[in-house]
Amino acid sequence: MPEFSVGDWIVLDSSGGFIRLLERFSLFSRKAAGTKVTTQLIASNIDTVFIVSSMNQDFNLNRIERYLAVANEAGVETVVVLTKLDTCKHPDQYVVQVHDMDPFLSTVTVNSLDPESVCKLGGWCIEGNTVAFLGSSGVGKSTLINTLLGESAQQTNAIREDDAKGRHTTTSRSIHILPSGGLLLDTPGMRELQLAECEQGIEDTFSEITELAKLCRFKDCQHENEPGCVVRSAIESSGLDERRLTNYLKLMKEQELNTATLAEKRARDREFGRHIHSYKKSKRNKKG
Ligand SMILES: Nc1nc2c(ncn2[C@@H]2O[C@H](COP(=O)(O)OP(=O)(O)OP(=O)(O)O)[C@@H](O)[C@H]2O)c(=O)[nH]1
Ligand SMILES: [Zn+2]
Repeated sequence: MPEFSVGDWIVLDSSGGFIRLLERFSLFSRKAAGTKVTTQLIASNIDTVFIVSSMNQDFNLNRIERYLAVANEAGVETVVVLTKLDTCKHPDQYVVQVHDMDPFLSTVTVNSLDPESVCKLGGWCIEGNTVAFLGSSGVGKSTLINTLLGESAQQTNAIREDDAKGRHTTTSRSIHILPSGGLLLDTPGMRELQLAECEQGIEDTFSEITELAKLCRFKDCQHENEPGCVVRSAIESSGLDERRLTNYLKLMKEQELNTATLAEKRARDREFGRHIHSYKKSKRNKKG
């Protein structure tokens, strides 16, 4: 039996027996540390990730870029959802910042409490599309999910309460079916994603830096004080945002460190395994 993840599609026979797991087209995973370092599956088959951020003092471009890197690594579509529109005096000021960061990124402003406002996300919440949420605590992910679910959220509860046998759990806690037929995926693991083995995702998120870096004189240019650094000169001459470069370098370093730590852990575990193996073997030999 394969290892399953939230979001997996499986084929069952007519009596509910497992036949096979359908190939995943996107996957969020985490390298789990423990006695055995393995990959922990978090969510699969997500089409779109809503990167949720509120338009107040919590708004942070660096954090949005971090979530973008994770989502891009998983190969999913991204939408920046800016919440708390009702309490924000100058929403444009936030939209412009996201737009300046990446003009191709879809950005939507909403009041998560208002169904009419949340309708703006309807284009992604359609049958055949699975949407997941990334964003720090308090930005309004749960509120957004409840508003998107609307009546059907209450209906689900009512059915459960009425059912003495408690068998009507058609939706799991992590997956919600929208009236439109779209799926919302909200698993706690998504909220604690760390940056490891995420180099490609970071490169995709900062593609303008990655492109410029190819032109630096040294292949391993760190874009600090090296001569012939095209990235540095772009900050001075063509308006590349220094914040972008700083965050790019920071996220790269973080993912390298985490990846290295994982590799070390794996090596240590392998070493430990070998010790145990040879210990057992020597014990067997003594007995024999
Ligand atoms: N005025 C206003 N309040 C909002 C909006 N979105 C969320 N809130 C409020 O912000 C608070 C936090 O919202 P949650 O939906 O619990 O946030 P969350 O992102 O799910 O937080 P975690 O569960 O900790 O990850 C709640 O009191 C919401 O009612 C919005 O668009 N406008
Ligand atoms: Zn350089």
